[in-house]
Amino acid sequence: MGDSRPTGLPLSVSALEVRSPRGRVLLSLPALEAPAGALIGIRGPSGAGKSTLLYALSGLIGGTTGAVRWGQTDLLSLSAERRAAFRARHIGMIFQDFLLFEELDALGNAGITALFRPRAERPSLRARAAERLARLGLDLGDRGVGSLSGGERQRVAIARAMAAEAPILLADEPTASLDRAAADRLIDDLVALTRDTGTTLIAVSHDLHLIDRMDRVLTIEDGTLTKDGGPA
Ligand SMILES: Nc1ncnc2c1ncn2[C@@H]1O[C@H](COP(=O)(O)OP(=O)(O)OP(=O)(O)O)[C@@H](O)[C@H]1O
Repeated sequence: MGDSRPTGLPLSVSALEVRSPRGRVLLSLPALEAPAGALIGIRGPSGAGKSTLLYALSGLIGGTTGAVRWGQTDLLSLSAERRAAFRARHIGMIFQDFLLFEELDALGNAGITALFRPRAERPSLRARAAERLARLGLDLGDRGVGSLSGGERQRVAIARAMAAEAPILLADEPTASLDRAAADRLIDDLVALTRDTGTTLIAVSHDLHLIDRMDRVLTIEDGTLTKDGGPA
């Protein structure tokens, strides 16, 4: 890791509100603080606003007011262009089928972040991407992603996010497409990687094997934070 790869960033959210295009409040979060390197799980019923929260924390959703500060940067105050640049540099996203490039093969997608990195960092990032794909049991590096199943595509997105070793990792149901053994391997890897690198991890999950490994678990119900505590 070069000195350009900072370790985790602290999160400070204030007066966050996300509204639908019709003005319905989908999420309301007056305040949330998390130190750099925290491992945070998010749980709650379907439709509660968990994915909406992750999208808001990545600055990827419209209709958002308030502040989402990662370190010194308030994502919501940035222009769309600067927000995208911040995201490319600092946030790894494990979202369902998020932005795979259909014209590239699985390995090309998993290592795509290399294009945004200084030349010297690229070979090691590509090697990490290949390693991650193999760990996830995806022996399909040269297959175009267009021909992969939904679960296989998600694994490509996981490999990409983990290989990037960004200081922030946001994950939406990262184990959903995996069988139990592969899910447990991924959880071990996620926890080891984030702890070793000081990455801040925020993961939405129904998987108790994952939730139990987090430092802190937030429960979101009906667009609000109803519980903030340990995994139990
Ligand atoms: N663009 C949108 N326009 C209107 N409503 C939306 C929009 N996006 C999400 N919603 C609504 O916001 C609410 C929260 O959705 P969200 O996907 O965040 O829930 P979730 O907790 O992640 O659910 P699940 O566990 O089922 O994925 C839902 O009622 C959903 O229908």
